[in-house]
Amino acid sequence: MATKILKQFSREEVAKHNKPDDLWIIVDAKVYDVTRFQGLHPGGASVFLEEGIPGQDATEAFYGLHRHEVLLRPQYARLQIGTIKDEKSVIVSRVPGELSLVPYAEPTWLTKGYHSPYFKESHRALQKAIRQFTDDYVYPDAQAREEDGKRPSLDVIAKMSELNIHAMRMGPGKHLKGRTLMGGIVKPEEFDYFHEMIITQEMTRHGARGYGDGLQAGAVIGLPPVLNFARPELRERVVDEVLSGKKFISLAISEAFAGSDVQGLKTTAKKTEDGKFWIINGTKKWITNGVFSDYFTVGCKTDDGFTVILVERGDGVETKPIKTSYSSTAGTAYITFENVKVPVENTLGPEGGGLLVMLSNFNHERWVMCCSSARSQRQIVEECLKWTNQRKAFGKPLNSQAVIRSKLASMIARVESVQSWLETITFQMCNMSYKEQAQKLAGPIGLLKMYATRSAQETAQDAVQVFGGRGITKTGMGRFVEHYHRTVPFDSLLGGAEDVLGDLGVRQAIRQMPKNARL
Ligand code: HEM
Repeated sequence: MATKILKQFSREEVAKHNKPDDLWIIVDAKVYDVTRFQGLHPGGASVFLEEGIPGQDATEAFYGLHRHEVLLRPQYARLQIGTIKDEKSVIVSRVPGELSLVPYAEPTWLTKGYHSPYFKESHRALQKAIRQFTDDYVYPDAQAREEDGKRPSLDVIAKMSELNIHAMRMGPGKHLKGRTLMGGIVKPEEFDYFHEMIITQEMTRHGARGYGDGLQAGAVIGLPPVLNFARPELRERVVDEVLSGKKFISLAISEAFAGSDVQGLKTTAKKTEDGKFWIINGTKKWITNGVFSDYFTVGCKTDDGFTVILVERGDGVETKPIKTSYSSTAGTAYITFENVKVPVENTLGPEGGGLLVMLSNFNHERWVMCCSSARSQRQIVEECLKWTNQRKAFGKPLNSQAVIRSKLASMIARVESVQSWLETITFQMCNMSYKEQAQKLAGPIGLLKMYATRSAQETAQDAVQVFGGRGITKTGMGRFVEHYHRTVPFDSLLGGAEDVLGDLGVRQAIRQMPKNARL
């Protein structure tokens, strides 16, 4: 296609095109002919005839009402006929892969001129690569799928497999051995929890919460029990299929009858007389990715207590979508198991020892959620900093109001404290065995998750106040804030409700109180 040649105009020339049948405007030193577009404009035709708009510089009016991305859409970009002579556009989109220059839009370790004791060269290289990957492939797919509600595209899943991103999202460990990570940027033996944190945080930047869960969240929580507790043949087959993106897995614990109360679950597994199979009956609710999963890591009541069993989709397994407040992209399911026959070799961990299998999974799951919560809050801080800078009210930018600055101060303080605490805990994880982590970090991670998701909800509420009506509107200026405010409760419930986790942290502290401590 031939590139359109853009002419250069003086501001005086543009000013002559100021009538409904010949209507030009200037936005950021670019000249747009909106004569034919005015009747199609979603904001109506009349706005183009308001004082100071026809033939004039409408930059301020435009950015008070539209996101910059509007001008990049092909149908609107082609309205541009020229530029203003001797002037340059100053408003630029962030180049895919690059860092934002908005203060607090990046964590301190990624902010120019600041330092961190935790991040080495391989962390920085991985961050660059995964940001580019997210901007190029994940973000466009996330926005499109969030819109149409379909599951994440299989070609994104396949690309993630090629780079071994699914494997890295399981954390450091033997499963990385022999794999080329992100094209060789990180060696499997040097991969640590900071690398994993980077992957989770960067991939959260697509700003689509349902899609985020759709993109293999089921594997992040459902595969570790297979990785750590399955018999070798089963482990090799299932781990390989899931990490190569060919098959999908879900963690199926919660039920309509019981959520956090694992002991109250009703799904049963009974042995056949010959002792070779389990027969599973029951239901599971809110199972992430369940709609399209091939495997289910299922918590069951057995004669000797609670047992975790890997169930393959087949006869007697049925999954139905549940409508939640985020998109169906996540594949959230209600599952029924009716006389499902499963070989006893599919038992994960000891029979009756399911609680241990689950508990060993929780810390990692919750820590992953802290990583994503910290990053998604930060995006809302960036949205608010930009909006309050470009939006004028009472003749001045919104950020000239002290009440607005006070909200921004609280948002910044919250996100910075969550990230700093997260980095401290991540450093502990890097220096502790898995067993030590279970002993020493369950409490701190529970408290951090409680704090992170409370902060997230306060920030969501503040952001809606700052954006006003736009904060409750699904399209336009406030679309990310609306989405965030609607979906933020997911973080506060999944992986353990806030109060339960806070209590866990305090109970652990009480257990560790020295006997001789007195005021
Ligand atoms: C090339 C120039 C323009 C284009 C391509 C354009 C395009 C759009 C689009 C796509 C929307 C729908 C909402 C969104 O996606 O953000 C919209 C809404 C709107 N536009 Fe424009 N617009 C232009 C210029 C202007 C100007 C100069 C004004 C004001 C003087 C204006 C006033 C509005 C208003 C009031 C709305 C409704 C906003 C809302 O619902 O919050 N537009 N415009």
